[in-house]
This record gives sequence, C-alpha cells and structure tokens, in this order.
Amino acid sequence: MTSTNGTGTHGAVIADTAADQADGAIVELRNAGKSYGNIRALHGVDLAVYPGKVTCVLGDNGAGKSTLIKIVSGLHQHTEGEFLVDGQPVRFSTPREALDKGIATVYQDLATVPLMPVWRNFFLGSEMTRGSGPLRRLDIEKMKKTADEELRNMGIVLDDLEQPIGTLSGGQRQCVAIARAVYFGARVLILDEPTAALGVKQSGVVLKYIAAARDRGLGVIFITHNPHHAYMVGDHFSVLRLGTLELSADRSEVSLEELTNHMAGGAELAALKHELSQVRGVDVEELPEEADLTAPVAGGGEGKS
Ligand SMILES: Nc1ncnc2c1ncn2[C@@H]1O[C@H](COP(=O)(O)OP(=O)(O)OP(=O)(O)O)[C@@H](O)[C@H]1O
Repeated sequence: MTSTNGTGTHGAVIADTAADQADGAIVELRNAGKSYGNIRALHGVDLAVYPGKVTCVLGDNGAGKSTLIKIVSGLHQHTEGEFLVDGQPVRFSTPREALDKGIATVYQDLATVPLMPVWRNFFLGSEMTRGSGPLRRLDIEKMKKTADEELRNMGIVLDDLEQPIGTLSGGQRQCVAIARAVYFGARVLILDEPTAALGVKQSGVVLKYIAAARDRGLGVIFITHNPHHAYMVGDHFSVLRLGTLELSADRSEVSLEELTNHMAGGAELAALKHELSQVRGVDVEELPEEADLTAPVAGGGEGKS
C-alpha cells in the first residue's frame, strides 16, 4: 500500500502515466480525517483500493467505518488529508459525483422496492427504454433479458426474475445489488457490512459474489465486523479503532488469528478477562489467553506516514 503515481516527474510520456495508473490505486486516502464539529471521527487514515483486490475495513462500533465510506461515497467531505481518485485529488459534493467516477455503494438496507420484480429492481432509476418522444416506453423484454444475463454472468441463478425482490433471501438481494453495480459500470464497489445480518450459509454466498466482483477487476471495499469473513476474501486489512488505523496489513503480513486478536481489542480484552474472573458465575476460560491477544502483528504500521 503505497502512493501510486511514481515520482510526479513532469514530462513523463503518456503511456508511462497510463501504465502507472493501471497498476495503481483507483481510490486512495492519504492521512485523511473527518471532524463533525468538535468530534474527530476519523484521523490520519491511509487506505488504497486497487482493481481486482478486496480491501477490508474492520472495526468495532464507533470505530469510524461509516465515516470512512461516507467520504469515499460522496456523502461527506474529508476535513483533513487527501482523497484521490485515479491519482487526482477529489472532493465530492454528492454521491452522484462518486458514482460518475465509478464508485458505487451497496448499503446494508439495500435501496430496493420489495414488491417489484427482481428485474425491475435491477434497473430501478436507470430503466431501459425504446422509441423516442411520445412513443418512448419501457423496454421490458430487454431489461428482463439483460438482468438475467448479468446475474448469470456473476454466477447468480434465480428461478424466476418475475418474483418480487422482497421474496429473495437477504443474501440473494445483496448478490443482485452487487451484480447491478457491476453492470452499471462500477470500478470500486463499497459493501457496507453485507454479511452482518446473515447466517453462515448466506454469508458464504455473498462472499462468493464479492470474490466474483473482484475477479471481474473491481476494487472492493468490504466493511465488516467479522475477521473470519474478511479473511476469506481480503487482500488487505485495515482495522480502525477510535477513528484511527490500528492495523494496515496485506494478507501475507497478517494471519487470521492475529487479525481476530486485533478486532478483539488485545490488551483491552485481556483486562476485561481479568475483571470478569472476579465475578462469580462467569467462565473466563472460554475467552482467549492474554498472550494470544497481545501477540505482535506484522505490518501494523504499514501505510502510515
Ligand atoms: N453526524 C455525526 N455527528 C457527530 N458525530 C458523529 C456523526 N457521525 C458519526 N459520529 C461519531 O463519529 C465516530 C465514528 O462513527 P462511525 O459511525 O463512523 O463509526 P462506525 O465504525 O461506522 O460504527 P458502527 O459500526 O456503530 O456504525 C463515533 O464516535 C460517532 O459518534
């Protein structure tokens, strides 16, 4: 995770610049932060999203995950540091501007109309039409065919695209939303806790389509509380705590166990274990050992300046 566009030397040939960008991050935060009035929700965060890679952002409640994705998705503006897209500093005023740069966000409470068919939801707000002027009408057949093809391309097979989207499982709806973002040209896909409300099997299905989006060359930002889910698909892991990066490590630099320890809060959980051991009727043996929790983690400072 490094800065992307070489030395910044003037006069570089265009082909070199293009190659640099192709190899570089689509989205990058450098020492970025955000304050809401007096509240500093995010501070000193470095993050890079590469095509064909999954960047996982983990953190407990209040860690700053939502604030981070709101900056990247155009809902809020950063108040510190830099935000770059394709190596150029940006400051989005609306989510539409982020979308125009190919940054699409799939929120947990998916913006779908439950009683409308799957294919209709797939094109919601961007309907295909035929004819022009007063003869212009929805091209229903084309929308059905395209939705079917696109879902199949992602490996999503639904029995009937006429069924109301509300009848699909939560996992299936997440998958439709991912396929939809891919079809509408997303280059970066932000997934806001897509597995949070799902059981084991459905989470597995969603993880499969996160991998499918990655394999189609998208850069994915996967927000989650769950280190196990993150580790199944992640190429890079950024753990936030109280608004700052507590870990930024590539997959080769961190094990699942270490990632879990970071999420568990290491020393904090060890202290809690000690406290709980004083309480009658609480079995602290079920909690991990203190030594496991405080094990040093490779790459903990990576990405920080
Ligand atoms: N609009 C806001 N105004 C003031 N403070 C805010 C606002 N949004 C977030 N915060 C504060 O910023 C900090 C980070 O919040 P954020 O919602 O980004 O965390 P999170 O990691 O997404 O948490 P959760 O998983 O609970 O959604 C918190 O202390 C929160 O209270």
